[in-house]
Amino acid sequence: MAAATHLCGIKTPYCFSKKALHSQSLCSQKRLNFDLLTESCGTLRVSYPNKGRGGLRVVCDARKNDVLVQSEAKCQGLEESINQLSCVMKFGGSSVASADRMKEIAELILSFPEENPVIVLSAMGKTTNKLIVAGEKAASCISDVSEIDELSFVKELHYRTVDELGLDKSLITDHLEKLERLLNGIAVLKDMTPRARDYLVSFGECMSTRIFAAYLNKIGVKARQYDAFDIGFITTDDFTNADILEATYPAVANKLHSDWNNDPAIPIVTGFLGKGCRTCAITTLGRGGSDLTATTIGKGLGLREIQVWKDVDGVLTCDPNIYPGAEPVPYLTFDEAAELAYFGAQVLHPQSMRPAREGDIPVRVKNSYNPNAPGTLITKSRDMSKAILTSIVLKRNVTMLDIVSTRMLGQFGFLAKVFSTFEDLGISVDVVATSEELDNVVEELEKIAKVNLLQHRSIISLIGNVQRSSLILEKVFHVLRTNGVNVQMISQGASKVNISLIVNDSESEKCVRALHSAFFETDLAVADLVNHNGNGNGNGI
Ligand SMILES: Nc1ncnc2c1ncn2[C@@H]1O[C@H](COP(=O)(O)OP(=O)(O)O)[C@@H](O)[C@H]1O
Ligand SMILES: N[C@@H](CC(=O)OP(=O)(O)O)C(=O)O
Repeated sequence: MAAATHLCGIKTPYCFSKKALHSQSLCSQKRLNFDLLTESCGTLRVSYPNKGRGGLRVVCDARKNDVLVQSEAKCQGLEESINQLSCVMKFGGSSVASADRMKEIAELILSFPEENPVIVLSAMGKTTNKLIVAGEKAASCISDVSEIDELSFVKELHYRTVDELGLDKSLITDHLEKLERLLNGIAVLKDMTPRARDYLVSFGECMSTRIFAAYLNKIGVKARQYDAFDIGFITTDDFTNADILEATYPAVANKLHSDWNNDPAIPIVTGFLGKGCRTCAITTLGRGGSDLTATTIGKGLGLREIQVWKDVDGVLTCDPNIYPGAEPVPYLTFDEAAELAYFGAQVLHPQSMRPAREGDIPVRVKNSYNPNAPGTLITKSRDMSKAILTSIVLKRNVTMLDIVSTRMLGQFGFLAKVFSTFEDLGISVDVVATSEELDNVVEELEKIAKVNLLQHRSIISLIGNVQRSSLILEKVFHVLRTNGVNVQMISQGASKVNISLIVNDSESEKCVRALHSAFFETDLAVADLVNHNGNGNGNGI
């Protein structure tokens, strides 16, 4: 294969012959001086002199005498691609829940020697929840915060982890002391403001990243810890649910690139955290926000891939807590994943797909407990020809407002007034509002309409190929009728990937299980595919 002419704009996987790789003409043409080090087990390692760790991994195909280059540079040319930061790997709370888990994660990272990853970590499992409860207890009527069980849990977990990893306690002592002082402050004020809550939970990510970076350094892998709020993660000042501002992308890219170029060390970045643009205080990106940190870094640095490592084999056909037999979904589009996350699938942060979609960077959802499982690959587009239903998502405890105009049917501007009421009160129509907010909405809307407030409802979202909506709905209604469930509202989004149904909370889990069985498990599901696609391959469901 004529490789040399294609070197600029190289795309993976890229093939060129072993002979060509050896040939001086290829190397000199691109001013590269490959130093072929070892050739074993079909993997030929190539180092790129003068640029430190890493290099280009090439895999030889002995049969074809070809070499598959597994590094990617979109347009910069091969030289620049070789040693730049290559991907993001985000590990969630369950992946870093203990010293043993941190050791496994370190091994996992090292099992990709061809990658120069940016690592994003969440707080150690359970830490965020414990910190929130500790704050709530401090704000109630505790006189001595050192008696709060959740504080003791957090201290014990982190000291034990440091100890088991053979690290120095001093690594986290300052943070744990500050944490206790903060809880004392909350106890004095008898109030935990959203701002104090964000500062409180930030201790989780600040400590997990320090511990992990220190462990990597201890085992001889150069790593550098970063607090996201110090490297350019600029957000709105919406504490507990802040939005990332555009200025974040260049700021984070500059900081991480320049540190890497000056002195390469694996960056270990706190997930979930940012800095408010006006207050300069620590903010958080909403629960599960480390996914968003990872995709923001992926876009900002223009990386090859974003990996989010979880405790499940990828995005599943439904929540495994509702139905343990849920299966991994091999491929999703950004639109499908965004819709799934927005409508409540805990596996991805609702906003996390936006940067990945904007930067067109593939996201891979993998299982850190089972790294060999293929996981889910999320990209801009996929073959939808066989797709019917991809995943079923449940959002519980939703309030439905039934609004009927008191004036003549079709009265001009009625809907505009309804939505401006929500806008004025700052309520997102798809998000569950607190009852206090709802009282205000109802009071306002009753000036122009008859309002019926229906609580304890669930949204079941069917993510899939809405081009096949008749087929999907035919089956849905058959299943629900068989189970004696009445659908109270149905909506088909313009997004073409989602059909939503509203049912009572009390019936919702039963519905999800029945729908899952009908679409993903039974012979009927396969028979439908055979009828509609002319083959029985279940992959497309
Ligand atoms: N459709 C789904 N696919 C996969 N996991 C799901 C789904 N719906 C809910 N979950 C839950 O999401 C969890 C993973 O998300 P999360 O706990 O936020 O991961 P992490 O903390 O590792 O980032 C799973 O353990 C699973 O219980
Ligand atoms: N620790 C934060 C942020 C986060 O993303 O966590 P996880 O990746 O474990 O869902 C939370 O619990 O919300």
